[in-house]
Amino acid sequence: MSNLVAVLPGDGIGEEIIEQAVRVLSALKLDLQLEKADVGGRAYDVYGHPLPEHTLALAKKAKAVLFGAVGDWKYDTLPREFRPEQAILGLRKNLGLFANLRPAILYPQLANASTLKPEIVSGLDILIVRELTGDVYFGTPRGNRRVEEGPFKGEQEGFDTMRYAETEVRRIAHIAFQAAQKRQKKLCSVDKANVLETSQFWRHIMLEVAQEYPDVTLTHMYIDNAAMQLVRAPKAFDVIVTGNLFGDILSDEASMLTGSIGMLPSASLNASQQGLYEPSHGSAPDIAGKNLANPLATILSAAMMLRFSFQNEEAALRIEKAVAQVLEQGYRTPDIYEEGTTKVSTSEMGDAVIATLI
Ligand SMILES: NC(=O)c1ccc[n+]([C@@H]2O[C@H](COP(=O)([O-])OP(=O)(O)OC[C@H]3O[C@@H](n4cnc5c(N)ncnc54)[C@H](O)[C@@H]3O)[C@@H](O)[C@H]2O)c1
Ligand SMILES: CC(C)[C@H](C(=O)O)[C@@H](O)C(=O)O
Ligand SMILES: [Mg+2]
Repeated sequence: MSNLVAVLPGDGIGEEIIEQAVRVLSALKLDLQLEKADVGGRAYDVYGHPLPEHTLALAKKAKAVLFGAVGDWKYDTLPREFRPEQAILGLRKNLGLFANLRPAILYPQLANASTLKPEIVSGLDILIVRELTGDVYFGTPRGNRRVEEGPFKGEQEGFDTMRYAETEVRRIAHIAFQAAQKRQKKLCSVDKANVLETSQFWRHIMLEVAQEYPDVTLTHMYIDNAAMQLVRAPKAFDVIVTGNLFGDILSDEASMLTGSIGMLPSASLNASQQGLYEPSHGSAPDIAGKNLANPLATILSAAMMLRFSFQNEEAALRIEKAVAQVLEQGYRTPDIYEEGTTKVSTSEMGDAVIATLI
């Protein structure tokens, strides 16, 4: 259905932050049909599975999915296939959401909220393009087995497989080059080609695709160096393209450049404009249910949804401007609070964004 949005709050702070994003969308009075369903630990409790059939069916028929977060420590001992995190992985895989865009933008008002010196981060605007349906996350074989030879013969071992097929690298490369074309035309591909076969192959394909984008400058960096450069001189980056695992780690690192992980939105797109939109952070069980979480990453994810899945640039910009304005007005959830600003709760931050919108 062309205006259907599947709303999946999930666990922990999921419900609180999604509520604010839904209120913001409602305030815009758009022609959207929002339908809610259970996912994650909460769905496991009720239906015995973190991604029940009806939730997956809803997500598949929707134009977009607005996702909160999944996971809680109480599910840590479940078999892997029943862990709440399998819900988000299952949605990504089933919907073919291979392109994860995680923009890390420092709002000028938050220059002091970052743990880095203001001069290092002020004006920061980078985009991490993370491949989302391949790599060691989904590679097979994986599991547990008896070691057959070598010094650990006879012991049990756990193992995963890191792998990328050509199509997987090629299509994320195109997304990243095209994103760079619309920005500063600088693309840094992050890998571990000094050690890993998978990365050597990744680099080879990146170089091939680069020939189709002569206007974009492609560089390569090893993941360990990239992790260091990202805190040393983050503004040297424009677009970063990387695999699933490295992208997961780098995007959490990048979030701290923006002041808080509560500020980093994300869009996960497939080849047919369908998208899942979620904050880059998790379910934050340590602050769940306390009205403390920063809802801005989720509200900004809703803006990305309007831009990418509904081609409504105007509404997306309205939300983004409202967020900038509430920060200008001095409203801060505890994670970005500093002296001289006004500390607000999750719902009060939602109120402030809505008040600014209308
Ligand atoms: N996409 C997802 O659903 C997703 C993403 C990451 C982690 N997780 C899951 O979430 C659970 C908790 O993981 P974690 O603690 O490693 O990571 P996390 O991102 O949930 O939390 C890390 C830290 O950041 C804080 N934080 C996160 N979001 C915040 C927000 N909006 N406002 C203020 N502070 C915020 C938390 O309080 C915590 O101190 C785990 O079960 C993990 O698997 C889910
Ligand atoms: C919850 C987990 C499976 C997920 C990931 O590793 O991709 C999360 O960390 C993220 O960044 O969205
Ligand atoms: Mg992560």
